[in-house]
Amino acid sequence: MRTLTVDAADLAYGDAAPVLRGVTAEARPGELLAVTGTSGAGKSTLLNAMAGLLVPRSGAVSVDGVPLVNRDHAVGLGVVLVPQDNGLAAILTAVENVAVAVLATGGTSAEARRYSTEMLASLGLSGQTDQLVDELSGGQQQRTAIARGLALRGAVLLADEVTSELDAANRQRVLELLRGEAARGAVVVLATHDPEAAALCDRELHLADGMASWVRG
Ligand SMILES: Nc1ncnc2c1ncn2[C@@H]1O[C@H](COP(=O)(O)OP(=O)(O)OP(=O)(O)O)[C@@H](O)[C@H]1O
Repeated sequence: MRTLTVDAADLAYGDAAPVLRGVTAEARPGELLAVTGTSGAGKSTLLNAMAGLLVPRSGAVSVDGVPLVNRDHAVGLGVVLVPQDNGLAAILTAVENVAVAVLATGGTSAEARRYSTEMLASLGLSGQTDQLVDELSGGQQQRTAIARGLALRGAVLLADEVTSELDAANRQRVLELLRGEAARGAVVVLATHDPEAAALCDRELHLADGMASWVRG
């Protein structure tokens, strides 16, 4: 069980002015944390920093007190990111996308087979396992990316707008699965501009005007 901490972090791209200033927040094992804000407020920027993809200009993002230095370091600490653009390999099938990710993070081929089949089934994609990503609908692709994230059984799961293309039933299913991840002790962070999804989370960190503040914390 790990804790994710953002400590006085200024998050910026290149030499540009920071997108977010002085962000301080903690995401605890067992809870769902919503990161909310309007389009462009910096939700993906914050999740990218939590994933080790963007190193803060000042301050730090740490897992159990260890500051993240890059994405590989974060992966080694069990930080899983489901990116907003899905990040799926278009030339692979749904099941291959999940299995390859399990293998790449040290899983055995038996685990890769089992987890990928189980997770795709839990997202209602048993009939799509052998379809190429390009042959899936937008919502099916989004669910495949979630299946891949869940199959990695991370200590931290960062989910960036993962319900944006889903109907109500699938959105509910995904939120229940994220709740299940928290129940097994993971830190779960959900970036969303969906107020109903945010309301189902335990706490909410709202981004506006380059600052983060607790709506419910
Ligand atoms: N790679 C990048 N290089 C430079 N600026 C960037 C980059 N990525 C994002 N930005 C800028 O950072 C700001 C915040 O973007 P971000 O994607 O974090 O917002 P968001 O809240 O996730 O938005 P949305 O809800 O539309 O996905 C925007 O002004 C955007 O132009």
